[in-house]
Amino acid sequence: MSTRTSEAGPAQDTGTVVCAVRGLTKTYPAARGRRGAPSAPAVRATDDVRLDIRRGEIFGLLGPNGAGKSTLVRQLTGLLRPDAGTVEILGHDIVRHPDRAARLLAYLGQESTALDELTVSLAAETTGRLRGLPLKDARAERDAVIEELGLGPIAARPLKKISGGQRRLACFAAALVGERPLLVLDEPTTGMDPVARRAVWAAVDRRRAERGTTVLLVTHNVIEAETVLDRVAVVDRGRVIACDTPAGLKQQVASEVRVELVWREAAPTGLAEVDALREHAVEAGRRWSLRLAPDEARTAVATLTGGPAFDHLDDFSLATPSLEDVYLALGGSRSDVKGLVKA
Ligand SMILES: Nc1ncnc2c1ncn2[C@@H]1O[C@H](COP(=O)(O)OP(=O)(O)OP(=O)(O)O)[C@@H](O)[C@H]1O
Repeated sequence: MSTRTSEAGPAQDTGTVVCAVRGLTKTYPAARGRRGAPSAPAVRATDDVRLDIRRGEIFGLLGPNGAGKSTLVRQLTGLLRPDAGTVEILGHDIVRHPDRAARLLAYLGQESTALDELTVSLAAETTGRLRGLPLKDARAERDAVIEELGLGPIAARPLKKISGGQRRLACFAAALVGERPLLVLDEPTTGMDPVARRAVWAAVDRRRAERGTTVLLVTHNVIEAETVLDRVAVVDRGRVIACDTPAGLKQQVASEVRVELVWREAAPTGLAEVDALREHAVEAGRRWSLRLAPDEARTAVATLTGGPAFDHLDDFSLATPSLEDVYLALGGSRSDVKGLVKA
């Protein structure tokens, strides 16, 4: 699944907002330390968060440990009451009526011990029954999802007796039974091998394409985020510090290209084109690293490879910024990113 196909996904309807969040704020109170243990200060885990997630979109929350992603998701899913702000999912006020969330969304949290005693097959069937499916339908959906995710060989085994990655996939399977229009997935592919990951993203994409399912995904994995997400909100210290498509974020934050030059021996200083680059270069032995605007990088490489400097070059590379570069840049200079919030 590529970002491009995701962005142009047929089921994505830019007009319909499935989940609207306004001013969402939550402070965990300070805890007094007992018996000489240090006390913990109050933590503002979400701070005036505003988001609009649209129908058929795969929307990501990206941010470092402790940024407030899980707290935000737990408020969206009706599991945690915010101090202030509103959450509206498909027209329902989830802060006032948290009980309605279960009918509107499927939530796969980080911990899923509740199903541990059940077999893979029974976990899927039970979830369907809890969501109100008649037995026959719950079983039919169970069988379909087990087949779809390749869980057949372990379907009869209890969750507590399969591997971590298999358990994650089984819980994901259960979350899909008794379809909901919004899927909220907190780090769904943690611990999974590439085959299982691919099965998860294929299942997500299929539901989005066929049914317009909307997906809210919490992730640390910037590389995965880059390939599967339509839009991403970068969360840091409880605030959304940037929100855009992965491509848009990359464009806005890291408009430079990294040029790496490795000389055969010493750099051929004295050549005008080499001397001109030297002032931008970070030198480490035979290696020069430069951050240049795309046009400058293209010109530099063309000049170096088309002239006498070429004979002195051992290797060179041009790298476009990744979402990881953006993520690091955002985390490193919070004051630079205020203008990035688009949603
Ligand atoms: N029950 C709690 N009581 C007090 N503080 C909490 C509680 N849960 C989380 N926090 C604090 O709130 C902040 C946000 O935590 P949260 O779990 O939402 O972050 P996260 O982005 O999901 O992190 P991770 O990526 O590690 O899962 C952190 O500083 C955390 O220590």
